[in-house]
Amino acid sequence: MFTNIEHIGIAVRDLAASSELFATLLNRESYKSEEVASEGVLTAFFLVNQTKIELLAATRPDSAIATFIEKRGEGTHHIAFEVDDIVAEMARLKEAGFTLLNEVPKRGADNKLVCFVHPKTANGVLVELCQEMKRVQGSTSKV
Ligand SMILES: CC[C@H](C(=O)O)C(=O)SCCNC(=O)CCNC(=O)[C@H](O)C(C)(C)COP(=O)(O)OP(=O)(O)OC[C@H]1O[C@@H](n2cnc3c(N)ncnc32)[C@H](O)[C@@H]1OP(=O)(O)O
Ligand SMILES: [Co+2]
Repeated sequence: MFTNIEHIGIAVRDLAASSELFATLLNRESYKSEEVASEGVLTAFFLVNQTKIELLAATRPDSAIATFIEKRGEGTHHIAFEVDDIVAEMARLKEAGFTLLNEVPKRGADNKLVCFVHPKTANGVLVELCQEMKRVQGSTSKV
């Protein structure tokens, strides 16, 4: 089930400058910055009540964020929804005809397992599914 808008992803060229801008805009500091090497991104997160803003800068020229900014400039990149069972939701969406961009959940930022839905099958919106990874005895285990 989709339970919450987990975050809104915003593609930026300069993470430090954009973090300063969003800290002023939101009147709060970013609560964490995290690199996701597999995606070639460096992120900064802000919390606004239960929803987060995820600023994303490219760490590699071949990352999805670099390609996005090259083609479309900076701006809103994706909407991430929190789900309670990412495997079940992926199967449901696939069955419903959505194109998934990864066949199995992959490790995202902020201790999540994630999956992306192709924007061409979601009304032009890049959708991300996120499920919190459970911690077992201090280590992170898959769901
Ligand atoms: C996981 C870490 C972190 C987290 O929250 O945990 C992240 O969120 S990482 C975020 C960055 N990673 C990703 O976005 C992975 C999924 N994205 C992709 O696989 C690609 O970006 C893809 C397939 C969406 C687009 O690939 P590419 O840009 O190479 O293809 P095209 O330029 O040909 O685009 C195809 C078609 O889609 C439209 N498009 C592309 N990006 C977006 C977007 N962000 N929102 C909406 N639409 C998008 C693009 O305009 C093309 O449409 P067309 O009508 O043909 O022009
Ligand atoms: Co995201």
